[in-house]
Amino acid sequence: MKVKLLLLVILAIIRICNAYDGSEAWAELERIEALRSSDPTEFNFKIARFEEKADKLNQEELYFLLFLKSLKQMKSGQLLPAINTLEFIREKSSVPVLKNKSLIVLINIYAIQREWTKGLILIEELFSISSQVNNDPDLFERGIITAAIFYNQVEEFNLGQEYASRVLKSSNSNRNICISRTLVNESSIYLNTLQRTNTLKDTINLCHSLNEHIWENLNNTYLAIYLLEQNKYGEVVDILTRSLNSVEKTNYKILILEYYRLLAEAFFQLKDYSSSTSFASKVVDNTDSKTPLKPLVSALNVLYKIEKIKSNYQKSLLFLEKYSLYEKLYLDDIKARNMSVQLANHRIVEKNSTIELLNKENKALNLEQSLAKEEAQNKSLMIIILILIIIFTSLWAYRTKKTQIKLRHLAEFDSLTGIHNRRHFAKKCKMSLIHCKASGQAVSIILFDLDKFKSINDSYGHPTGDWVLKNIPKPVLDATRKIDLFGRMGGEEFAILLPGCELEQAREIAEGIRKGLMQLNTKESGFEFTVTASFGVTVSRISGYNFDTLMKHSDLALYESKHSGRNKTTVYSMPPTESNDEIESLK
Ligand SMILES: Nc1nc2c(ncn2[C@@H]2O[C@H](COP(=O)(O)OP(=O)(O)OP(=O)(O)O)[C@@H](O)[C@H]2O)c(=O)[nH]1
Repeated sequence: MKVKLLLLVILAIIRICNAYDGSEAWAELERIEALRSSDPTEFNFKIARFEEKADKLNQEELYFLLFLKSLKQMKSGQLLPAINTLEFIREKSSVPVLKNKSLIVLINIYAIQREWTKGLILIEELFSISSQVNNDPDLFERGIITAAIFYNQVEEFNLGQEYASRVLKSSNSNRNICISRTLVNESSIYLNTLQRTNTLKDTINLCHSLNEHIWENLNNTYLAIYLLEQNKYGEVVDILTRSLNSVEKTNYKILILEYYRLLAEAFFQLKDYSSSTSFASKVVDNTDSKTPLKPLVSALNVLYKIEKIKSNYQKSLLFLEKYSLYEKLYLDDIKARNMSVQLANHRIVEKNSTIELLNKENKALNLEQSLAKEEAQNKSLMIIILILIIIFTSLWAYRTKKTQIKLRHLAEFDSLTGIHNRRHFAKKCKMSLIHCKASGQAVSIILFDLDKFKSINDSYGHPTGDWVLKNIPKPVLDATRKIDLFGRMGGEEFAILLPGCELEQAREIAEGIRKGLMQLNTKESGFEFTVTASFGVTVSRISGYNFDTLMKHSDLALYESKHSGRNKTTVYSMPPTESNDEIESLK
């Protein structure tokens, strides 16, 4: 049974594993994913090929394919369909790796869309499941880096720096180190905590050696900002113009605009207004709804100052107006980011407190349930105890009753023959006599005594005598009626009370018993001999309803039987007073 269960568990585990990361299809999807930056054409081609066999994929593999499609959509600028797909995977997938990847891409899209609140909330979610991808350090670090980028974008530079530093402490990936150092540098520049330019230069060299040119050049912009503050305008121009060509080739507009605006600023300070105007104009021309406002504001400011210097007041005023307008928009955007952070924090706190509340409610519910369970257990225990008490009481009552019955039996019946003993027989007879007297019924009594019983004992032993005594009831009960009372008076003497029985019938019964006793087969005792008894009979018509008198008269008749040769029945007849006295004296 246990082995069967173990096999089932193993099978279930194998099936779950096959459901995603162990399968061939999953591995192939991972290979396609790796192509997304290095070979976008092959990436798109392979996705299309894979879609043809979508009906053979299991659910999680299908979600992975959808994820790759969303990357493709994102690259082609179809952000809304990409968001819908990723949100679907985020909700439905039960594979942490896939959920994590979807969240990372979603956060990036929300950053592009300036949906700061949504992005921040997803960061919280990403962190809550990040421990489940611990075994994939690169993905784990990418999650933290995504958060750091996002925090720098909403100008929460302290948080950005904290998360990027966290990656730096543990990462073994040079690429992740290049990115994290860049993020730390960015936050240091805006927090004014950068100590030395070497920090920036080291990062530039590292990213350069890894061919991570976007990250390398982002560091160039931070170095330029730093040098601008140091009034080292010539150096700024040198550094930026050296790499401008390669930056322009990246098509990464955010970086390109930052380059232009910094060059415009540096040339302005160097009083090369022509170059400055050229770069500032490039910023203005290339700015659109998706690019940040900061380079535009900076470029408009430069243009305004140049036109003013050139005494082109009309143009200068025009740039000033534009500058004021975009500066306001930029400040509003910063305010919006701050508000988003606060809102997201508020929502997270609210969510956490709701969870806490739910947990508390859950705890209360659990407590209630365990109390109810305990109560039910107590009730069951009480019922069991009650049942046990009832069983033991019943058992005790039954045993007491049994003992009572036994004791009563011992007190009322003769242990050897099983019939009434003398005392109980007398009691029963007295009750019967009262009833018969009241109802005017005749009552007869038979008294008999075994003949020469002593010689049986003497000849065959006491046990044989006992055997005879034990066998007396059968012939008696055969000859009497159910209502008749039978008792052992002591030794080998027995009596029978016959309610509603006249003398003649009683005599006949006595004769029946006598003959029955003679028929007793004594072979069973081990000896062969004849059992006889002498009988005395009287009736209430002659002796009255007094038990003692009836016994006395039947005894006299019995005595007569013994006296006249034994093994006979004598009916008591009222003798003349003298004869009576004579019999008494004989006794
Ligand atoms: N085995 C046995 N013997 C008993 C029991 N009770 C009394 N006896 C014996 O019964 C005998 C009665 O003897 P007796 O009174 O002399 O009378 P009997 O020998 O029957 O002679 P008759 O009555 O004159 O015929 C005695 O020997 C008693 O010991 C008993 O329970 N078991």
